Amino acid sequence: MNTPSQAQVRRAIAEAQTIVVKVGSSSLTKPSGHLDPERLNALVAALARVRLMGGRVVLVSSGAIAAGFGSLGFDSRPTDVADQQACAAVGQGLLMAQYENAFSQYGLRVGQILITVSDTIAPQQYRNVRRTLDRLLDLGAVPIINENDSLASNEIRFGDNDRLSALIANIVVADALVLLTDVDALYTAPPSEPGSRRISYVPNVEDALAKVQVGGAGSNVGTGGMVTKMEAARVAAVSGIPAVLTCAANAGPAMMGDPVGTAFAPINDRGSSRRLWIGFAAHPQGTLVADAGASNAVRGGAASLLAAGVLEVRGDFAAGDAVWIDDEAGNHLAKGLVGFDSEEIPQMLGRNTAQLKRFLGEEYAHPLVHRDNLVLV
Ligand SMILES: Nc1ncnc2c1ncn2[C@@H]1O[C@H](COP(=O)(O)OP(=O)(O)O)[C@@H](O)[C@H]1O
Ligand SMILES: N[C@@H](CCC(=O)OP(=O)(O)O)C(=O)O
Repeated sequence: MNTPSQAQVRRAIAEAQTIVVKVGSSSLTKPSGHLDPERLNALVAALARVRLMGGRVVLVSSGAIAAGFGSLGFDSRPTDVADQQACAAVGQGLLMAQYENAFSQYGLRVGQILITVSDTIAPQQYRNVRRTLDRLLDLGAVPIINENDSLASNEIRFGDNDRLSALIANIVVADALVLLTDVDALYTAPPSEPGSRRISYVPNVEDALAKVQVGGAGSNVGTGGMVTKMEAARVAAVSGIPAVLTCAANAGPAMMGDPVGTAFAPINDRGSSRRLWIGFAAHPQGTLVADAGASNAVRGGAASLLAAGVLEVRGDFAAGDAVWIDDEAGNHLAKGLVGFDSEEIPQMLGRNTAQLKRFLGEEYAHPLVHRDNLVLV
């Protein structure tokens, strides 16, 4: 794909039909652990404008913990997981009440969706998330998404909404991703460092990752800092989605395609959202070891993985789970969604389709991983 100019990327963002906007805690809350209604209302005004012009807007909003800790008597964002979960339970309600009120000024409805990591991994849940989001958008509502912090444990959580927003952009097949934070743009180094310069356009985020010095959160309430925002911009770019990063006060101009913040060009054409999801979100539960012929066929990009070309199955997984496809040397070739449970597979190995049908029955005469469910790594 040819690298687009900055003007082309900005225009694509301005013309986006479906847009995912992620806003960070520090843009919505005060350091005391309470909401900042003025700034939240200003953001909603910018989002409502896009929605009322016919755009489909999905908001990924942080801020539950940062909006809740003040009213529970904490002086600063707690570090204990149970305290964070309690603050999130309180803050999420306060956040949604404020969004509900602010969007209703424009005659718009909002719908809350709280997501855990497993919702983006298990195929059934992934389909549910997708269907609910699509229907909310079809009905003209603004979905507001956050991680379900009250139920997420430290071991299994996204932890930051930046990467979650890039996955959501894939799920809803967004045309643009807008990352709103407390700094006006990406800089060559953390803005507190003398000599750091603003970057207005990143044609290839993978190249930029090597050149830009990114640091952690800038506020006491933000998490992840620029590292996770760059990762979100990278996922968007390789998914074919243009992105812009700027401060929340610039939300309106950024969505209008004005030259604010940092624009990130897509570096691939759009893939199917299902494939992108397999590539980014699905955590492999096991491994299928392909022989030399099957490895070559998989590497070629257009072939399904047949039982005839598989030497070994490892791990304990169910049909529909993600698995690695490795070559004999142990290199990962691809990730795919497997069509059979792990205990069904050993009897299938080395058998061609006709033999599978004859010895095991019609229902086994299928690829272990269909090419539509497979992404090269
Ligand atoms: N290269 C960089 N360019 C811009 N900001 C950076 C950079 N490296 C680190 N940062 C820091 O990242 C912070 C934004 O991340 P974070 O605090 O997690 O915000 P949010 O709450 O919006 O997610 C900025 O305040 C800034 O201090
Ligand atoms: N889910 C958490 C926020 C996680 C997060 O990514 O925060 P931030 O870095 O402010 O975007 C919350 O609502 O408090």
